[in-house]
Amino acid sequence: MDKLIQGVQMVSESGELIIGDVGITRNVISEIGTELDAGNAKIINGNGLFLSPGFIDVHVHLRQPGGEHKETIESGTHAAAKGGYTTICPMPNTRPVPDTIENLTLVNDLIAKNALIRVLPYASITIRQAGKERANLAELKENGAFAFTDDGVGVQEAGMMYEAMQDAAKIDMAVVAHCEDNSLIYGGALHEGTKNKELGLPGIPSIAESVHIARDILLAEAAGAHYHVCHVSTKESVRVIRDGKKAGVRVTAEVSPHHLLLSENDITKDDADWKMNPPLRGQDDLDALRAGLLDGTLDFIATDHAPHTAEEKAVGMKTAPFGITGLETAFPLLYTNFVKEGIWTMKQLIDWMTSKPAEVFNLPYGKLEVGAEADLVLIDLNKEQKIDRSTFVSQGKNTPFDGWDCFGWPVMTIYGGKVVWEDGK
Ligand SMILES: NC(=O)N[C@@H](CC(=O)O)C(=O)O
Ligand SMILES: [Zn+2]
Ligand SMILES: [Zn+2]
Repeated sequence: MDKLIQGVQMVSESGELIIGDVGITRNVISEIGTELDAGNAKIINGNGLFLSPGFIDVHVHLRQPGGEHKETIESGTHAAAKGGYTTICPMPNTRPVPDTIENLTLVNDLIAKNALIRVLPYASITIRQAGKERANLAELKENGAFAFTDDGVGVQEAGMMYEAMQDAAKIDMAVVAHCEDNSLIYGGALHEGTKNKELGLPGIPSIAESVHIARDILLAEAAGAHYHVCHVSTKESVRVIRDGKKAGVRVTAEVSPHHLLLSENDITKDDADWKMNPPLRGQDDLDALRAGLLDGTLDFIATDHAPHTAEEKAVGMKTAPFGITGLETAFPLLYTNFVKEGIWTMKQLIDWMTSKPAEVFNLPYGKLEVGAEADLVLIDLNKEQKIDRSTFVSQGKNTPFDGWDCFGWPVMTIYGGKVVWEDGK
């Protein structure tokens, strides 16, 4: 044994909170028990701390290559490690887009050189994410693509989506969709509801998202593909996904912390740190997302970490780019506002950030068990601190949560048996 985490709180398989020790040998969890013999192992004092499998986020934007002024693989994985994540999947809306072997290899090489944790990159569905020409999905799979998506834009043509799903089904890979019909956006900057009218800004109707999801569920059924929906934001989307699951379609879905915590009513002024795609919707949408997560319609939580520079965000809601950061705030926000409030159990939150995304994408991570990869995060549930964007290690400081008082801050992240981030170091 190389490391022994002693006297730490964990969630058992049945959901109870238990106290125990966890031994790590090289990159693997080698023992779990009580009063384990340390031998020569380095002791990590887990007293008063909570231990979780390292978090998994299948939806992040690391911006490199091409967007290094917003984020890099190094700064983004640093932010992820600080947030307790050990596996993240970056979206392909970079320049170049990973749409060929050559372009995906470029991304893989950058990851090998710069990543602090496991980074499993998406490849695109279409060349340059332009929606016109299908990428060679089989070739991209062979070269390490995690799954396929054109996140950032919707695939506009049903025929293109259908053929991509047929290709993906043949190689048992998921098609992951940003659902947005461009003919229904109307130049919108926030939800078509009450706030956009108050602020005199164009709105994005809910149907821009839900229509695509309904279409794609029928396409996935016909193609026999695994179809995964990104950042679900409307009650109609939840309904059609629920119906799709009931009908036996292989549809899965994610929801973001901000869509679970905020609605358009929380926006008080024209401030682009509150601008993201999809936008914050109505209170009834927020309620439907929470219910959908609880009943399994929505499978897990993903942040959609989308860093932009302060200059880009300073120009107001109408023209600033969409997106907010998420990796450094997700757990404290969700723990404080759902678990501490008695709305979710700790097991539910941990599962939605670890084992559930792993199950959906067949990843062998996200479980605290003997033989598993030693990807772990130690969390101080009693540590109370305000979210302060100036302390973010992400280059992106764009968050609507600045100043929120939170408990449950990660203090140490272990990836493959190695400490990759420690509070204060
Ligand atoms: N979510 C966002 O608001 N922005 C994302 C794109 C995306 O996820 O669609 C980005 O790349 O900035
Ligand atoms: Zn998207
Ligand atoms: Zn995204």
